[in-house]
Amino acid sequence: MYVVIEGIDTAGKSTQLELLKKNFPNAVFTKEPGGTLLGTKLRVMALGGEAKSQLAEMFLFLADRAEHIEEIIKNNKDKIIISDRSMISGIAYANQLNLDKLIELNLIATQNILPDYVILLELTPSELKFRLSQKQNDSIELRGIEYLINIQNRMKETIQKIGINHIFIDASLKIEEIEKKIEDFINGK
Ligand SMILES: Nc1ncnc2c1ncn2[C@@H]1O[C@H](COP(=O)(O)OP(=O)(O)OP(=O)(O)O)[C@@H](O)[C@H]1O
Ligand SMILES: Cc1cn([C@H]2C[C@H](O)[C@@H](COP(=O)(O)O)O2)c(=O)[nH]c1=O
Repeated sequence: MYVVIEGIDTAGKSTQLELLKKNFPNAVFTKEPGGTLLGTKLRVMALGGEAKSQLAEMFLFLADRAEHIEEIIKNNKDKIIISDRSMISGIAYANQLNLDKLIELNLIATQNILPDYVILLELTPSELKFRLSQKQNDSIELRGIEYLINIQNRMKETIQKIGINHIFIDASLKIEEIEKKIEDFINGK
């Protein structure tokens, strides 16, 4: 079972993943970008803001995704895999191409493998503004509130368009409330 936690920067993914590690001790935890050896190098390049071309940046993430599917997802298909981000981020953040083309490119990278379940943590603009103000921002976060809220809308649109089993959770709820909703969803309650 391949489960992904999605959400724009600061939505609370890492916070929930730490709790999931306690609640699902036998699961395989992974992430994009950077879940493989090659991916750690691609992550530094992609997030360092080195690429002048947005297309080049997108292909760095796609290369990371292709390696991640081959090395982590296919090799653990009999286990519960819980991933921090997935092709949903890949499609939503690469907003310079149309959705159909991006889905096609991402399905090439994933060898047509889709997540079984997607959990999207959804932020309001004001909560996003507050959370970004509390940390040092990387090159993508520096693009600002409007950019990231637009990405969040594209994430929702992508999940619905592909038709993956999903839950959208208000990221401003208490940490324990979100934890309970995620656990119930994964356990099919
Ligand atoms: N439910 C919550 N209510 C209030 N604050 C929260 C909640 N969940 C997480 N936070 C806080 O928001 C900040 C971002 O959380 P976290 O690092 O888990 O997000 P993230 O989605 O992993 O971010 P990124 O994608 O940027 O790595 C942290 O300071 C965290 O303590
Ligand atoms: C998978 C993926 C990610 N991104 C962006 C989203 C974030 O700004 C960073 C990843 O940082 P995190 O701390 O690991 O969440 O990269 C992207 O632009 N495209 C992608 O495909």
